[in-house]
Amino acid sequence: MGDEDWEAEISKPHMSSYVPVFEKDRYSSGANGDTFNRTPASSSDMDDGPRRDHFMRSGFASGRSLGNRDAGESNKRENLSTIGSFGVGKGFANRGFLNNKFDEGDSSGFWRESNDSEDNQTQDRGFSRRGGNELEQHEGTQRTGGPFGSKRPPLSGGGNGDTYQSRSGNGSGRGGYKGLNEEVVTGSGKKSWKSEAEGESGDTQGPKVTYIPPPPPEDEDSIFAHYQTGINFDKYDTILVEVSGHDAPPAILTFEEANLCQTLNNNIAKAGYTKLTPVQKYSIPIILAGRDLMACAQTGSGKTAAFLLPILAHMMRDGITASRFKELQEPECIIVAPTRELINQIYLEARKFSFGTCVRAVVVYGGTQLGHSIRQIVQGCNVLCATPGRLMDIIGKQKIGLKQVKYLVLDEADRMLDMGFGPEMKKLISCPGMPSKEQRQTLMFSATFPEEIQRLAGEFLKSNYLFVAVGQVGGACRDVQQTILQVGQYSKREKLVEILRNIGDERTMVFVETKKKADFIATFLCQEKISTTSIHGDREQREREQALGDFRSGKCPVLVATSVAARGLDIENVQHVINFDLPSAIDEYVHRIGRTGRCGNTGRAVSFFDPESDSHIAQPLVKILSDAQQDVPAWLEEIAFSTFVPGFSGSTRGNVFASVDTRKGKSTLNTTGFSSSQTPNPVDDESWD
Ligand SMILES: Nc1ncnc2c1ncn2[C@@H]1O[C@H](COP(=O)(O)OP(=O)(O)OP(=O)(O)O)[C@@H](O)[C@H]1O
Repeated sequence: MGDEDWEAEISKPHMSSYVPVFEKDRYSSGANGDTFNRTPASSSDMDDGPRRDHFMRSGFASGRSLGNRDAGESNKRENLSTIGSFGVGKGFANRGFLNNKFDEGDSSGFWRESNDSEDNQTQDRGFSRRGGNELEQHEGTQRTGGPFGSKRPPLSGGGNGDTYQSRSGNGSGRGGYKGLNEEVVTGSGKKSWKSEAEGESGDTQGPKVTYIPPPPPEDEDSIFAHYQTGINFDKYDTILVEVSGHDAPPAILTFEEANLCQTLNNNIAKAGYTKLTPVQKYSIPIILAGRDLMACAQTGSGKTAAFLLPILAHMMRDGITASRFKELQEPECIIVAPTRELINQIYLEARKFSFGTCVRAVVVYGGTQLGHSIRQIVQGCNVLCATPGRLMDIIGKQKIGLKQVKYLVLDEADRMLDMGFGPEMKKLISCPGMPSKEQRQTLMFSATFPEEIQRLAGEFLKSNYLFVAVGQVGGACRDVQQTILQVGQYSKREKLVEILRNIGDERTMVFVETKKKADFIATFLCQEKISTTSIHGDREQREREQALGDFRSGKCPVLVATSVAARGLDIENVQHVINFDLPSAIDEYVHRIGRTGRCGNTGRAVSFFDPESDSHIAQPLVKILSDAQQDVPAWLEEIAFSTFVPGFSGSTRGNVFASVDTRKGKSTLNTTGFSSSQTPNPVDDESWD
């Protein structure tokens, strides 16, 4: 395909005449007669990373359009791809390129990106043939100008004139903040931690971070703004709850029974909470009784308030001293979460519930100016909400003393304890001054808790901790209608556009596997006149927050995201989640689809299943679907039964899921740390922190 053909390709996508309708039966197993062909390509067709690279650079930077595919082109591309030289003659999405696009000069930068942890997966799926020398070579080139740097003009968005522009072309491939309190991916693909302090003192990791997030609105209406619970909110009461461990206090049935102080009760009322959710019914009395807790409840079911309310109640009862300016602050509570946007959200909840009290909550996270974080803290800090890297940096700078910590909360605890963040969490609990687990109260919350992680959690929790399981541990929220479509890699964009056109303006999150694909798909959708923004770890923090703001406000009803947005984010009116790429881990799937169907509202999730790359997830996916009483396509079952997944045994959840408190089973506690069998989170994104 000649270069000039690209433009036409973008503006005239090959759309199928089929217009999808969001009805369960229409999406199941192709029952509607719609055919979703398996990609007939050989395994080299999965080798889409470089094709994406190519597309992103030559397609957009040079104003060429997305190409549609044909078998002939595919074959040619495949032949080229077997040459083994990445970047040679490959384009995105099976379009096929006859000539070497990479000799155009700028190699743009996807080479270095693919070394990021998020892309490690992609490497598994096709980057593996890339030669180290090439990688180095292109890495070097990339740092001097990203693909979305000065070469590529902003692309027009949808009809409203939005623009989509990833990275702000600051010359840093990492969007300008990398190196500060961020994970640095080593050559082996393993993450290590880079001291933010080091970064800010001008080391080689990147330019100084200057971003100061705007303060949240201070008016009461904004503080207490909330969305309505949905029609299924009352159905929460029918979910079975299991509490394990000794001497669990009884659940409470109403907020009044919690006997909270008047100010807290007022705040609860202003937040629109009239009725407890199950995880709140059980967790609040447990925390009020001073017990350690591991709680697992479905996405969107109110876990944040389940820990915040009793902690604040304790603080009020203990007669907490009003926060005041001090160079060294000694917070009573530390809350950690894996992503910046999530910790900010938790902070806003803490601020809401502590409104009118002397408790001061503060949030600090990576990607923002360290000095700003410190200034927030020194003004007074009772509840510190932090991402792990920034927290460790602040502790290192001796702005935070840990002696007074009575409550340590790990939200998304399974993520906080996996190989990405686990070592950092271990460092935290062994920091000088941090009260031992016997002296503090440790609380862990998530919608998923793999067995292996539960065992690791023992190191953080008192041995008599209580385990609350609301419904099935690791199960998907039943308010989300799940549909799995068999869509080959090269039909995905078409299908996505079809679905989005049918959805109209309803808010939709589209998950993809890599940062560069997020850019690519977002740009592509903008070309299709679908107002889209994106969030991923290569965007500057300012851009991430802007993107989230535009999505929340409805300005951009489509948010293309990597796994950085999979957990915890509570955004009103997200009616659809589309897994353009399925994640490698089923837990990740559960979290992603949990961005919709929250708080008793209903939502829909559609996932593109490409048999070439997603077979490994077929078994756990079937299990998740059937547990949530969703239709399971026959073809998916077939794939599931014909695929061997180590550690997964169809009827029981093996070690992929934990259906119970692992202390009940025969599993032994591993106190030595991270066992060899523990798998790293395969969706290890990028700049989680
Ligand atoms: N008792 C309640 N009554 C009304 N709304 C509630 C109640 N509890 C929580 N909510 C609201 O429900 C939404 C989801 O809560 P939250 O974000 O805490 O869920 P979560 O369980 O932490 O989800 P995730 O697993 O995705 O992190 C929020 O908007 C929250 O304000």
